[in-house]
Amino acid sequence: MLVTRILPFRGARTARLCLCKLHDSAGKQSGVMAGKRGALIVLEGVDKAGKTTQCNKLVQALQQSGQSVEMMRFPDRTTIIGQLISAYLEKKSDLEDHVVHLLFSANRWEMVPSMKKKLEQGTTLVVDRYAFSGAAFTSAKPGFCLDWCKKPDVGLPKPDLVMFLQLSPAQAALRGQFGEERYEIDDFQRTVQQKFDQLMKDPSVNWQEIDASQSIEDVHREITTHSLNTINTAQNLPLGELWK
Ligand SMILES: Nc1ncnc2c1ncn2[C@@H]1O[C@H](COP(=O)(O)OP(=O)(O)OP(=O)(O)O)[C@@H](O)[C@H]1O
Ligand SMILES: Cc1cn([C@H]2C[C@H](O)[C@@H](COP(=O)(O)O)O2)c(=O)[nH]c1=O
Repeated sequence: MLVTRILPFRGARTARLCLCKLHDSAGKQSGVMAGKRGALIVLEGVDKAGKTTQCNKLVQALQQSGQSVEMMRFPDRTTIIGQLISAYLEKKSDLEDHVVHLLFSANRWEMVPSMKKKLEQGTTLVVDRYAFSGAAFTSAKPGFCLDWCKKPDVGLPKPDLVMFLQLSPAQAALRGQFGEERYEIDDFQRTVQQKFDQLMKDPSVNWQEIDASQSIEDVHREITTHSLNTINTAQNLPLGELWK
């Protein structure tokens, strides 16, 4: 038997209603949420470009405007996989380069069920780094090509918007605490930037370049405008699959 019920969405200023088909008596999933979905918004850039600062400000601004929104970051260092990655980045352990690349990807895949659920429920996700960092950083290492590095992340939920915080590695290196973690080395960051430049040529991804050398408030204003536009357009579109 198909049951149809009206459920309120959480977090929205104006109570929104969602027609939701539930499970039939045999427990088989019989339909999907028919409400408006949240947007998947990603911030990328070289180390210290200002991603975390801007993710936090964006989440706060969207919450204040009545949106249901949550922040995520990759790597997510709280999981078992994330702890392996964190120890590697902090130079407390060594891992073979292919292995750590696959761990970064696994750290994204382990979050996919909860990401999809939140997006379906109408929550917008603001994500600090995603598969683009995965491909750019590993392919900056000798012996790795961009194509191979993208493969493990093919099929991840596709971001509706990827904002690339453009800041020269030289300027980024002057910002707080640069140099503490494994990849925070000038030459390496320059190669990472070149790999990001290659990734940004892909028209299947909705890239927006943001001048991250502006003041924190000016960057924030630009990012908020792009995000609000994307939230509006994404709500009626199906969630895509990355690099497919
Ligand atoms: N527009 C800006 N102008 C000047 N300083 C900034 C700007 N944005 C961020 N910062 C400062 O730069 C430093 C790095 O910022 P933040 O942690 O947001 O960068 P990030 O890109 O998330 O870094 P990471 O790559 O380490 O995750 C912080 O000290 C922050 O206050
Ligand atoms: C997601 C991801 C990240 N990296 C690199 C990029 C940074 O050097 C660190 C993460 O630092 P943060 O301050 O926690 O943002 O890891 C990577 O190599 N591969 C990835 O997939």
